[in-house]
Amino acid sequence: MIQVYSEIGKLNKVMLHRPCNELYQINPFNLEEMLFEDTPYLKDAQFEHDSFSKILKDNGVEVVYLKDLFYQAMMREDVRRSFILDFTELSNISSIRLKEKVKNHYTNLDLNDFIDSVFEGLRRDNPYFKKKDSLGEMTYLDDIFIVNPMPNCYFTRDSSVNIADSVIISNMGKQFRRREPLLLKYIHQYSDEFKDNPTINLFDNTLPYGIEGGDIIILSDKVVCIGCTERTSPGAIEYVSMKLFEKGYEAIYAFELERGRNAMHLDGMLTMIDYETFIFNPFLSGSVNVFKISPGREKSIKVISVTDSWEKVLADALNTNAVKLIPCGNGDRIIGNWELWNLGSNVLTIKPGEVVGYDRNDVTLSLLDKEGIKVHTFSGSELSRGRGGARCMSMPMIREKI
Ligand SMILES: NC(=[NH2+])NCCC[C@H](N)C(=O)O
Repeated sequence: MIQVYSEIGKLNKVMLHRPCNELYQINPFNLEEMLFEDTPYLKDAQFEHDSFSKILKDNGVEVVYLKDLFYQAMMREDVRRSFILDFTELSNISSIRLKEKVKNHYTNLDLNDFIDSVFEGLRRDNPYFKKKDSLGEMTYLDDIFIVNPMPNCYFTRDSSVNIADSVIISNMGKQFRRREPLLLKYIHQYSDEFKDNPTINLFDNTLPYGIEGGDIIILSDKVVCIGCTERTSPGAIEYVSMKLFEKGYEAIYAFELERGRNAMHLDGMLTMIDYETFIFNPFLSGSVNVFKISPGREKSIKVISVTDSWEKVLADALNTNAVKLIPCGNGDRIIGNWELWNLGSNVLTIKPGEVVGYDRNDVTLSLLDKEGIKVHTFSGSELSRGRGGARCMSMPMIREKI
């Protein structure tokens, strides 16, 4: 069951992915394509991730792991066969015969090894590919992988978005993450969690428009903000808006951010932490075009440009007089950008006024403290090397309604 009608309602259930050996497949000479800033040390990354998970459990949140749900979804052989077809199709394997060989290899692996291999990728030096009998195996020998690993899976926020009682299965903007949503598609149909009542996907994944969960902020059961970014396109926002209007949503606010890694997702720039309180990137407000999308006649949509400040936009969206925006790093040009870079504005709200985040963002944390926000912290030295924080590393499944 999915029940997510806000960013702040008490979090009862969440999906995480504990990083595994896929982090050891990060190639230091290929960080940009793999979307990492540096090479995390797996043991410490797992320790940090376990501390994150423990905070959640200690605070009454049920934690489920993406890998377990995926395992359940792959137990049926016919489902696994169909996944293997879809997955190899999307994996950019360099030849037809090599793709066939990869499919055979996956089909013959036992379930645990198969699951690990999906996350870790397949290297050319894998013994199964020792005898080179396809052109694909004899060429491009400087490629390390036949099938790339998926080191970004621990950012469970991005590959899907649970919203209301449904899900948006993402279309990832970056090639390296393109296959992650496929796991979620199968999870929402075939895992024990969902097989009796598969979740409805509000997106059409055949559309050529990118959309990622980090760009979606569920302000209330009536209003959603969506970042229009390098990863989430206007076309996807239009499509999702129409779907949400059918579900009774009344307005979608599109925040157009600079397209690039600086403003990767909206959730690195703005996070809701209490009924009327947000952490935000003070260097952006004012320079961002905001558009209000509302239902038009006969299933069409209306779009107007909104020139107000973020304070005013968010207050209107929440139908209140004023909201409080806490500037990440107190707006200092160095500290502010340092803490934004280290995900100071990317905390996970576990109930109104109570959040979980990295311990490294001292200035933002002390501002939160002054505002009476309760903060639980964990170390993120290794995890932050992937440029994501507690919000990016979690996908809420059930929040209490507020
Ligand atoms: N929702 C987020 N802010 N996610 C951060 C994702 C970081 C990941 N390395 C990427 O570049 O895709």
